[in-house]
Amino acid sequence: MTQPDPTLRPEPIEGESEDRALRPQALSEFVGQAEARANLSVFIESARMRGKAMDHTLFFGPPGLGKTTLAQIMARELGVSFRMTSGPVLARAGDLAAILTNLEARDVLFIDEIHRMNPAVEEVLYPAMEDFELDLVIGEGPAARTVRIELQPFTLVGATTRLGLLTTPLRDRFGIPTRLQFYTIPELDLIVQRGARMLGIEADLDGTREIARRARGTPRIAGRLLRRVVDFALVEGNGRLTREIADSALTRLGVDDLGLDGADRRYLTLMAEHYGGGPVGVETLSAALSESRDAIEEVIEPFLLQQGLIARTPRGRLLAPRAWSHLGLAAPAPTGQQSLFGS
Ligand SMILES: Nc1ncnc2c1ncn2[C@@H]1O[C@H](COP(=O)(O)OP(=O)(O)OP(=O)(O)O)[C@@H](O)[C@H]1O
Ligand SMILES: [Mg+2]
Repeated sequence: MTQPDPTLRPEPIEGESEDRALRPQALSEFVGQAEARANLSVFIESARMRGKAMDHTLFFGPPGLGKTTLAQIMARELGVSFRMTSGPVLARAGDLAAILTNLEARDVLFIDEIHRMNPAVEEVLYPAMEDFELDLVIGEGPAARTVRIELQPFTLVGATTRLGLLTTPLRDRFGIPTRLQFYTIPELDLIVQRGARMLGIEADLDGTREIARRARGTPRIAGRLLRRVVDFALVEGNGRLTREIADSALTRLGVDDLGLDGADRRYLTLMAEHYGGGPVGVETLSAALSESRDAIEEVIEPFLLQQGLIARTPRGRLLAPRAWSHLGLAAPAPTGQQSLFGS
């Protein structure tokens, strides 16, 4: 298996502070993910009634859908402290042990990018999650001995963009695995409208709808596009967020009618023009696009799959008819492979 690129940071730094300001603070303010939200509210309420730590929860799904936001909301609604770290940051078992021994009863410990935890650190986590115990090895060589430390009961919240990279023992220790889905356009519209209100900008309904339609199913992208459209509305318009301003700003930002950005289109165009629509292996695409395999699998492909623009097969990726027409190209004559799409 190839090592993940350590510089790959799905969380963009640009606009982080405004991002935080737009972040919903309570489950009731959180738009979308209806099923996850309904379940979580029951589990939170039950944990509160019993006065116990809530069960360990794993959020998985593409970047920017609200994993970190939901983890913070959980801690707030449980009325406990929120401690945050991430898989790559926990280099040694002692780093995790130090955090675990400092937790208070029922606290939420959030581990982002939990699929990128070092195996030695992960082993410390197993007994901690299961029995709230820590087995620490003190000393080295023949003098080494194990000491057992009791921990306060806590809730581990893990987040990952790649469920498949989690080891089975780790995955099995989460009582509440929760998949986050891409948002619908009406849900994103509510998020954009709320964002516009918080930025103090007057917005037309078809203006916010245009941003929602082109936000790639992702609240983080909706927030980022909103801020850019507001820039254009203030500088080049009369300060009002209209559909015309949104459309021209998004087009200038390289966001097309389906919400695809330059990287998405490069991917689709490469498949069409160089590989006749596939099947193409992900390693080949990675080399040809100079994108890491992780970026392709975590960031680019999930939305293209969800939109029915590509399909994944054991032999590689295939371009769907919808992608050919989106690119304005004629699909090649149907073959056995293409019949996968039904026509
Ligand atoms: N349901 C929502 N309603 C409103 N805003 C949201 C919602 N979900 C996410 N956001 C916004 O999108 C931004 C990204 O969310 P968040 O950081 O929680 O995503 P993530 O799933 O943790 O992403 P990553 O995988 O990159 O860590 C947040 O700053 C927040 O403002
Ligand atoms: Mg996050």
